Amino acid sequence: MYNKILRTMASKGLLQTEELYKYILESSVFPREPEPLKELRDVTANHPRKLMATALDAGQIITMLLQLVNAKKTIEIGVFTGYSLLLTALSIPEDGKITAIDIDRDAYEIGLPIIKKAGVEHKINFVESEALPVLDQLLTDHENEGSYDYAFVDADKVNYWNYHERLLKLLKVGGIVVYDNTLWGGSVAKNENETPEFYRPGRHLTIEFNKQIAADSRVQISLAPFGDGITICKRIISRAFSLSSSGDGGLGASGGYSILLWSLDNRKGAMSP
Ligand SMILES: C[S@@+](CC[C@H](N)C(=O)[O-])C[C@H]1O[C@@H](n2cnc3c(N)ncnc32)[C@H](O)[C@@H]1O
Ligand SMILES: O=c1cc(-c2ccc(O)c(O)c2)oc2c(O)c(O)ccc12
Repeated sequence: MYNKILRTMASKGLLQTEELYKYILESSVFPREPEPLKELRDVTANHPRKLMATALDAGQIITMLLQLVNAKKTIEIGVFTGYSLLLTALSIPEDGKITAIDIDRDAYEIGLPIIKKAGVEHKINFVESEALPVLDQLLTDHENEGSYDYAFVDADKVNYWNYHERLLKLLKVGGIVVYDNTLWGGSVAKNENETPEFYRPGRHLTIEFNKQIAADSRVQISLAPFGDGITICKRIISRAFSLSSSGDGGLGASGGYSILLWSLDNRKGAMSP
């Protein structure tokens, strides 16, 4: 079942027609895909979960975002064999750095020879660990607060909001974090009983995360149907902490407090242009 779902996603993405997704890939993605990324896909081809790799059309827009924000100090959560990691390493400057976190070193070592051959290994600090403690460790050094240009999150969906709270402290105002799989195979727009059993936990987690992100006034957002859905978030205000458990857009008990703080943010000109 799992591989059937992944094969479906790989064959038609979210566009629900294989022909259209094939057109996008063949007309504008494959012709521009850097050779090292093609090679990394080839060495990943025999992995049983090869279809977990970041989708090529998502990779293409992510590459553009990295270059638009001139990303230099970055984080990746969820490396697998390194497709998104390699495209990040190819997109940042020679002295750019990526803290790349994954619990699975074996998968990373499948892509590592290609990363080395591409001459970008020096930009990568691979950390074999659960991601949360690594983010908490980074936050113990106040130099890291507000210093990251970009983060990419493509791992355990149950922790996306936990990652978000920490990444908003690590990202600079104007910095960007991209979350992968935020349309979860299109299941977020379907009833639970229309969703295959395997997909249901991810569907629920993703719907909740999307609600929280949409309510979070600390970020400007765009939920875009590239690959399996990516949510692009730009940190726009200096206040890094959330005002309520459901993000700070809600007008619950802290509603008045939210408005007060928001107006203070505004008055101080903390809103980025
Ligand atoms: C969808 S794959 C990442 C795909 C990758 N971005 C690429 O382009 O190939 C998800 C990865 O998240 C890792 N992962 C899952 N839970 C994690 C956690 N709590 N901390 C760190 N990594 C985790 C898995 O080991 C897996 O390699
Ligand atoms: O079915 C998938 C499952 C996962 C996934 C989620 C949490 C984890 O802890 C993990 O290790 C993998 O991620 C995917 C993905 O990122 C894709 O682009 C396409 C499909 C999937």
